[in-house]
Amino acid sequence: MECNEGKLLSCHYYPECPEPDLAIGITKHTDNSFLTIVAQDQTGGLQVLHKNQFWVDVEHIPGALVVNIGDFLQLVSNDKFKSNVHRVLPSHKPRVSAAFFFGGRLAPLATARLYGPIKELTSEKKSSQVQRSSTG
Ligand SMILES: O=C(O)CCC(=O)C(=O)O
Ligand SMILES: [Fe+2]
Repeated sequence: MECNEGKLLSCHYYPECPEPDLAIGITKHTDNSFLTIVAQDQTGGLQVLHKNQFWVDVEHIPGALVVNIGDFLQLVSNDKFKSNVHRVLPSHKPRVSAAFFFGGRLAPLATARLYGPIKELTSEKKSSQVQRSSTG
């Protein structure tokens, strides 16, 4: 389903910030990928929103990579896997990270494909809910 055809490596450099309390590194967002793999240095600052209530630090573990579920996986899994909201806080120390996005094929709008939940991952209960809501 072309979920690894659009690949993008995004390398981030966050300069040291004299007043981290007054700034933001990357504002809260979800990734529009299928999966994102992130390598971060030991500075810290990456946070994930837990239960839509509070931010949890994603600590640096030497040799470990962070894997984020993206919007595309949420869509095709019919919400079984949730795209996580995350952000990056600035720090007094500079920070480096590399995010590798796996997404669908990049195509001009006219030739772009429409995607929806994979039938095999759609439970009967859930599809009947969808049916009910679509018929009002
Ligand atoms: O710098 C990070 O750790 C995360 C970057 C990020 O969330 C993104 O590029 O979408
Ligand atoms: Fe992100």
